[in-house]
Amino acid sequence: MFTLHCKPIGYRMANRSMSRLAQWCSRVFMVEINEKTEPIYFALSSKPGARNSELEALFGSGKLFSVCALCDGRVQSARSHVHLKTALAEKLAPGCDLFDTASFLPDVNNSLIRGFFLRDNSALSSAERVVTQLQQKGSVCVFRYTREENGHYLCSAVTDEPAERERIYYVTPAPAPQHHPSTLNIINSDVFYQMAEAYKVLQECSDVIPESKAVLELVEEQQLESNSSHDKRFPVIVIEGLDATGKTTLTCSLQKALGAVLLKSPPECLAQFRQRFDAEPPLIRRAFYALGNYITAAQIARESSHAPVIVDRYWHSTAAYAIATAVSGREENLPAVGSEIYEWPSDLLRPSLVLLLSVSPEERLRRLTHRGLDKTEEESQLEINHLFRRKVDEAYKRIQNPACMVVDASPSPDHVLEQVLCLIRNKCNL
Ligand SMILES: Nc1ncnc2c1ncn2[C@@H]1O[C@H](COP(=O)(O)OP(=O)(O)OP(=O)(O)O)[C@@H](O)[C@H]1O
Ligand SMILES: Nc1ccn([C@H]2C[C@H](O)[C@@H](COP(=O)(O)O)O2)c(=O)n1
Repeated sequence: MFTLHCKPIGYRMANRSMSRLAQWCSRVFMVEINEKTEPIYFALSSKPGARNSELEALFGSGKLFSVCALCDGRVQSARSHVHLKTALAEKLAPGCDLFDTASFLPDVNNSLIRGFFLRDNSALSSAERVVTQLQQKGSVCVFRYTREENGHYLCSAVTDEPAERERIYYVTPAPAPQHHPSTLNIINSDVFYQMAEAYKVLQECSDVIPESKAVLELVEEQQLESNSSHDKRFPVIVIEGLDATGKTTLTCSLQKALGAVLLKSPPECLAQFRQRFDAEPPLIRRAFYALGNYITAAQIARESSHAPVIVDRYWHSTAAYAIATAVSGREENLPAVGSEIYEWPSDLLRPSLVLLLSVSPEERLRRLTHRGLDKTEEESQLEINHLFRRKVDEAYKRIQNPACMVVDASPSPDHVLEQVLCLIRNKCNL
């Protein structure tokens, strides 16, 4: 388990002067060159450290900067990070490399601050102008890295304060932490374990995203209407899986075969808001989907009092996609099996059975192509990003209480239906 330390360090730092480089010295920096290679870790120190070939390869000979958006609230920080990325991608000249970076306290939950690392080999050396312009416009923190003649790298803050500008630290190699840094902020930023936590996020955004209010009203309405004394008279069966694994086909057949009620998450009443929230950073997007599950839960509680209920996607999808997106790099970086991150939310209605439809990547691609529908950005990413698909699949399988049962969904629709009906009869006495 992680050390539980939930102080929002990023926001506390933001409240002080942006450029106090000394505040960053207890932190480790991670630069991710690409998804397939190991990140490079370094720290800042008042004394020079050993030289290291990885750092030399990263820093090279170009002009180097690290940049991050620091704002007071988490909603503002999340949105500013996205705006900063867009601005950098638009303004930097060809010849500039832009890498994702983050700083963190090793193995301390909620300590991750995301940012960017710039390596400027462009003919016009435009990066410095671009980052100082962005800094002047808003809450952007910028560090510059330079190389001494003896090969050591130095870090200083880009700031108007002369005393602060002269403060210089050595860049020293740092070991990889036990837990991948991208797992540190998952709880209550990517995955929510109580309705109140997701609710708070949408409340915090209601000024900038007016649709949040309508979503919160729907959540409240459904909670009031729901029958809280759910006595589980009829089973609740959730069908999960990556897109195009056959969930729609199977859930419709199950509905007919069992005389069941068919529900889905996100529920129909949120369909009009989905595109809006899909365009927002993970904190907001994931809170929206989390609330969708609570609306569906209220519907399940009502409907299962008179018929079996089939649900097309539920919390397994919300958590698995959120975790796979938050955790950068390879599958090995996912939180370990048994981590609290895979635990079902304490206040969310638990289904009787969760079935995960599984097909080979080739068959999925064949079905996607055959269907020829528009795909969301995340779906297209699944197709092209093998690493992402493997992380979603693995996260699905690590979720506990209830865990999912994997069903081979590659045979014909009739065969899959037969197989699933058999499972339901065995497990749910239907
Ligand atoms: N068992 C099967 N064998 C072959 N093709 C199938 C099977 N089940 C579904 N299909 C086809 O695969 C495509 C995707 O199926 P479906 O829409 O049911 O998947 P889905 O999991 O609901 O996708 P999404 O999550 O993107 O909505 C459709 O064209 C469907 O006809
Ligand atoms: N309960 C749910 C349902 C869906 N999502 C997210 C995860 C993906 O981004 C996308 C997949 O849904 P589809 O396009 O197949 O309708 O929606 C979620 O987080 N929680």
